[in-house]
Amino acid sequence: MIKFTSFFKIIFCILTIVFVFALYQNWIKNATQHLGQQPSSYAMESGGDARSDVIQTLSAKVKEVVNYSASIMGELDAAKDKIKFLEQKIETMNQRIPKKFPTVKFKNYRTKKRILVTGGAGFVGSHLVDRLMLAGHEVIVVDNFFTGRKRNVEQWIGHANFELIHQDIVNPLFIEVDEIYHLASPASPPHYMFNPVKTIKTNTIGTINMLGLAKRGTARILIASTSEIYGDPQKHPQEETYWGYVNPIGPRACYDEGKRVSETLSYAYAKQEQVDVRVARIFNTYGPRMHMNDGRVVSNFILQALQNETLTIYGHGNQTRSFQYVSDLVDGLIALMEANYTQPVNLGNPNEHTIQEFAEIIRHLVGSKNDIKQIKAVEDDPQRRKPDITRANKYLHWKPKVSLEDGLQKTIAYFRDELRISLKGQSFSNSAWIDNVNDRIPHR
Ligand SMILES: O=c1ccn([C@@H]2O[C@H](COP(=O)(O)OP(=O)(O)O[C@H]3OC[C@@H](O)[C@H](O)[C@H]3O)[C@@H](O)[C@H]2O)c(=O)[nH]1
Repeated sequence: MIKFTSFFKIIFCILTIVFVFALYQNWIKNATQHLGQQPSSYAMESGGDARSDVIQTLSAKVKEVVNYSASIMGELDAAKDKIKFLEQKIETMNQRIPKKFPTVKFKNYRTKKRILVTGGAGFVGSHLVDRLMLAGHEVIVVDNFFTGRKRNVEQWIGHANFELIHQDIVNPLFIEVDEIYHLASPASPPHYMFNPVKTIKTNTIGTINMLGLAKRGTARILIASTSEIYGDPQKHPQEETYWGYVNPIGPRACYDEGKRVSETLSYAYAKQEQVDVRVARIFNTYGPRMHMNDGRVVSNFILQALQNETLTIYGHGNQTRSFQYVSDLVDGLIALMEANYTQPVNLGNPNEHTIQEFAEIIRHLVGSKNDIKQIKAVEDDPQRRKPDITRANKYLHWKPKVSLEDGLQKTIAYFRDELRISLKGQSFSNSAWIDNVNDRIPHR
């Protein structure tokens, strides 16, 4: 089938030929008339064959017209390419911008809250934002996009209940809200070690700014603390009354101590300024929307297994972790914010595995037969970690619901898609990135 543009080209060529022919006819006619009227003078002036002059001029004109048509054709081709490119762009944008927002619950002015989520475009933050938006609240996200991504919250951009502010919380923010979920901080070891001073500033100055905001607006504030405040724990499992065992000058200190100060600040503001605080000690969490370059064990192992690469264990692999799925954590954060309980609460899944076992589980679920190899251990790597969740159970009636297998299946499916997307565009080498991280984090 002839395409419209090819058809157009043919018509254009025919018209050009007809036009040239008509021009030629007209020229000959005029020239003959001219010759007929003044044959002798014309012949004398030209000093040669007048007809051949006319033909020469005519062929020059024809050349001009042909060149002109060729340049028009070139421009047409370029325009066609540009239209194709723009059509593809519109198609991609149409796929990414939802035609319709997810349905949110209706809340009246008494029950609807204005909620600020710092770090709301990050992995955990964006899942929390989804839940709060679906519940019908007004949500304001503040993120500096160091590890967060607009893509994580794009489903809400343009919604009347949603606002996205690009700001670093190290700089003060002046808004009025009812609740603050303060999640802003890099959480993956390679990310928080990347710029330790910045990590400390975020967790100290950033937390002071948020506590100040809570104080001025009498908002309730939930601080995202971490299992890392227990350091390399001497007590197992870790209950909230355990004070921890942290190296204050080690490579992890910027995060561990930063979060410890964050907790200290929260209770100082609670005591001195009557700020209504909640403190969640978050244990290892995984799930969709983790960054491809996250660098934590779940994303590293899954990406290695999916790309037929060797799974790399830092150290002997006997160190343990207990992994919770992100939706369980979000349930816990909301339950804690709503509860009438102000002491720190562990939020984690007590299902404990060695890292060696964990590598084998992931390899099995991905269905790969890659090797698992041990490389140098990282400095100050906590050797055992498992939350005691008695407190969360008692005061929040919370316990994790998602099994490791179900959670990992969902996460593997997510990373499979991410790989497909990234391989379509720009190539992504996780192994190269992991090598880079291995060089950056201090090994023993
Ligand atoms: O590729 C890898 C990555 C990590 N690991 C090991 O796997 C274990 C878990 O490491 P991760 O980097 O996932 O996370 P960590 O437990 O060290 O820190 C995490 O703790 C709890 C949270 O608050 C934070 O998200 C994060 O700091 C460590 O022993 C680490 O050495 C590997 O063996 N291979």
